[in-house]
Amino acid sequence: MAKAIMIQGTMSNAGKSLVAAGLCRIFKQDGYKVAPFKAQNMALNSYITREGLEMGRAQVTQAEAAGIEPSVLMNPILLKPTNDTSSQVIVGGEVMENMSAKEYYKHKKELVFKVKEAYDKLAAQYDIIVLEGAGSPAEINLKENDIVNMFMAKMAKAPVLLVGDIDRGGVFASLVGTMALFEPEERELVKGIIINKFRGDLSILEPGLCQLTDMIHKPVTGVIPYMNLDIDDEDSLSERFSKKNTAGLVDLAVIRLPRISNFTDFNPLESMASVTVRYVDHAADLGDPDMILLPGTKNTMEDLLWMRQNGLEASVLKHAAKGKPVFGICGGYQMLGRTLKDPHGTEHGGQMAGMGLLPGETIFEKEKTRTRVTGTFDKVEGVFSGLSGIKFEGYEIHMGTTTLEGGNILSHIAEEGMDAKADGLSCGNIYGSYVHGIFDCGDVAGTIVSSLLRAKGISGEQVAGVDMAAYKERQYDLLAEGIRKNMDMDMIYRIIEEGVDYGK
Ligand SMILES: NC(=O)CC[C@H](N)C(=O)O
Repeated sequence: MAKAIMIQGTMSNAGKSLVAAGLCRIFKQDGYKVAPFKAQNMALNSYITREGLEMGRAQVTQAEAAGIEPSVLMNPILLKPTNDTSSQVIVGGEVMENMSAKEYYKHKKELVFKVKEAYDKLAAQYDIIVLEGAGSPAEINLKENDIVNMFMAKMAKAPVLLVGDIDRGGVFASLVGTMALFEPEERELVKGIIINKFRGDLSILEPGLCQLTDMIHKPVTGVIPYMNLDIDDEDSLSERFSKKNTAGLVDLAVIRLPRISNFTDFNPLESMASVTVRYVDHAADLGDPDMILLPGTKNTMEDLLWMRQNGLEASVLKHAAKGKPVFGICGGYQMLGRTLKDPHGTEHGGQMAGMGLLPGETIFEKEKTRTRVTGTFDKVEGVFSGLSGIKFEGYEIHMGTTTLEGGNILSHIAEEGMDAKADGLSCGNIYGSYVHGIFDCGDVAGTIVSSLLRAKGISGEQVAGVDMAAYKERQYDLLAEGIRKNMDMDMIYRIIEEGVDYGK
């Protein structure tokens, strides 16, 4: 049975996921078999495993850092908010149903069983499990239904490191306050404190750390500096959406839909030196990009309504009318079609017109499509004709199925061992595909950017895409290096070795 360590944070976005990913990397470098675990994620950024099961992206990143294949055991429950009151509940990688929070809590008993089963299976295979909590572990109104924070620490008998975010301010108050709200037995489980996202002079911080230790009687295991790394983070509070990029040669605008999903699709473009990717949620900020990208969304119809109301749909149509390219992925592709129908109320219910830029009709079904695919572009129209014949890989996650009503098929895709089927459309300079990760293969992003540069008359040369796998490996090493330098790793190993007394 594996030893365990758990990362909890005083609030969302304190940097738990990255600290956990960094520790996974360090343990791997030190020769341990390590795996990440988070009982429950609330996120719209998901991933399809080799077995065709769906899980949150944060544990995929951590698994990559740990050098292992992601498994749904690492994230047994995924909640994908469909609107403000309900979420699609995914258990063991498969859709259970859409539920409100109250309905969800009614299933707690069986969910606890699933969580325990997944954790035990995982722990049987590894030396160390790095667990991650969610949000704040001191939400006293929710504690009764907790299955992801202290509940999990107790189940796994995991010593807890509590992370505070100094960048957002109030770090001492949030640490002391969180400790005060714990039950005595929970307080016992906390074995160390991490101050995260520090910038400035450590000598000025140190007196505060001494006082903190006196107050809560827990050691500070590290002060981690603010690190400018390019690693997938959890979606809801992602800093990438507000990042002000310097202007690159190619300007890409991603419409920042309220229910945006799988925005990791755009990482390969974002990592190219000549490219600027901007996330836009106001028509006034759109400017005149070289291409508009419509991302995936958990609620295609509601997000299209949002664009219709705030003028972004009109801006996309104007951009398209000028002959400039628009590329939609999954929900973004569905929006570009003529009609959206939701007879079973899977998303918004009813029927509405799409943008009408591609000849397709989407119907939201009861069953989810969830597969990993390989594909080849057909004869592609317009500015991206250079994509024709290029191979790609990716995955599909959607409830909708789209019937093509003419136009040019974008590609053929196939699940392992299955026959190829048509996917997506290209019509003039409008493109749409169901495949997430379609830009990941070096040739695809490189060809898109070269085509855009050529269309602007800048260069006729082929720009190379970034090798995403090597790029990510380097980022994980830099993360591990930053953490190693600033955390007392001897103390961390001691904490892991000693474990906790709980339930003995
Ligand atoms: N990932 C997505 O963009 C999903 C699109 C849409 N909400 C569907 O389920 O069909």
